[in-house]
Amino acid sequence: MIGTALGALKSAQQPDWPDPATLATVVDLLSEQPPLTPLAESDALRARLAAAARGEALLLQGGHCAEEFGDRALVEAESTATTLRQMAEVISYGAAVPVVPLGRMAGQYAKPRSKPTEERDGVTLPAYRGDAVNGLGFTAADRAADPWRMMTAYDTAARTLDRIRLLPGADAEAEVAGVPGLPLHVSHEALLLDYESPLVRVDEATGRRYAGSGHFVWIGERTRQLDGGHVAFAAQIANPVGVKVGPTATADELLALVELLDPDAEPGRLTFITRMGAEAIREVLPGLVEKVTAAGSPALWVTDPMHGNTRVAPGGRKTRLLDDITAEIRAFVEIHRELGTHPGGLHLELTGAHVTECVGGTDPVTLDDLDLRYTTACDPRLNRGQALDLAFLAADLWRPAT
Ligand SMILES: O=C[C@H](O)[C@H](O)COP(=O)(O)O
Ligand SMILES: C=C(OP(=O)(O)O)C(=O)O
Repeated sequence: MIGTALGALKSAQQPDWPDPATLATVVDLLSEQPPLTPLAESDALRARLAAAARGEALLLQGGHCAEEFGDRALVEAESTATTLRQMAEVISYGAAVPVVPLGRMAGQYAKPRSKPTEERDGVTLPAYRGDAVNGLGFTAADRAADPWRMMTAYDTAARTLDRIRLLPGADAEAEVAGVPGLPLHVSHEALLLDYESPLVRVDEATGRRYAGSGHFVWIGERTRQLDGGHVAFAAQIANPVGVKVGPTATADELLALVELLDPDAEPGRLTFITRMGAEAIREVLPGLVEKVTAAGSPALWVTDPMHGNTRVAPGGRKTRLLDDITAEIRAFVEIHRELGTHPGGLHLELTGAHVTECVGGTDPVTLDDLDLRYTTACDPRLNRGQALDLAFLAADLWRPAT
């Protein structure tokens, strides 16, 4: 297999697969599949991200927290893709800058969790880790990790890509010209190494290895250990890669990540996705950006204003307030402007469906509304209206001063 040699490293957040023989069978099967995304398309995305890293474009990355299997999720992926495209148009027109839309989709089937187990009414079961690992239902059978789910993830990703490529407006040429097309490019967290490694493919012409699971993959806040399997995985592939950066990150850690993931300082290769929280961002981000930039790294910086701003609502549901989200986006833009660096874009959890998971917006969702349509499998997402609110805010914030 091509993407091996990670076995000796410690990799956080991996499932306890019950049966090594079944796992080996599935891993072998995955290694025989065609890549989900053509390798050359990852290079094309990398070139667009290079423009963003140079300050000539913005990245708009968005989609579900946790994609699910099944037909309902396929339909929702279409409306999410359409919403992302509409947001890209709003920002691109409003701020007069090319926008690179990048779906958080066709691969977002595995989730890192804060705790390995979940307790309800005195019953403790393994935590839900995404449809590629186990089921959301709260029974022992649902929560058992099943390697065959990785095959279903592959098939569902392929079907999702087919659907979003067929949507009207999915025109690669339009995007090349700087007018946002549909998010033809897709991304997800490269969390589940038993899925990612067997999907690595080699470009025969160049000998370079690529993740075949998506155009762009990122390493999460919980798995960015410098000596861990996830960083080693990302170091061996040529795709553009991201790393989530939370409030405890240090400049030395980021400089070490730059050394491991982008030793040749190539714009477009590495994106830092900062998720500090509205309270911590002003304290933490300036020092990180300053030191990494001073070291000569051309990394693209984008803000994820979702993951540092999760709150628990009175009824116990996880939620996020539009006020916190907008405060973090504003602070991100201001900090970069003060430093003379480029605020490179947004990373959002959103859906095209009219869910009630985040609070606020011009057609406001209130705390009392949360139970109405709370359908996420993990974290709260912006609904279509809230996502468009943020697109108009971004158009304002990124509009060049006249
Ligand atoms: O999406 C991110 C993480 O998987 C999620 O925030 C973890 O949520 P938890 O704290 O409920 O495990
Ligand atoms: C888990 C995620 O975020 P983070 O790693 O930033 O917590 C995510 O984006 O799904």
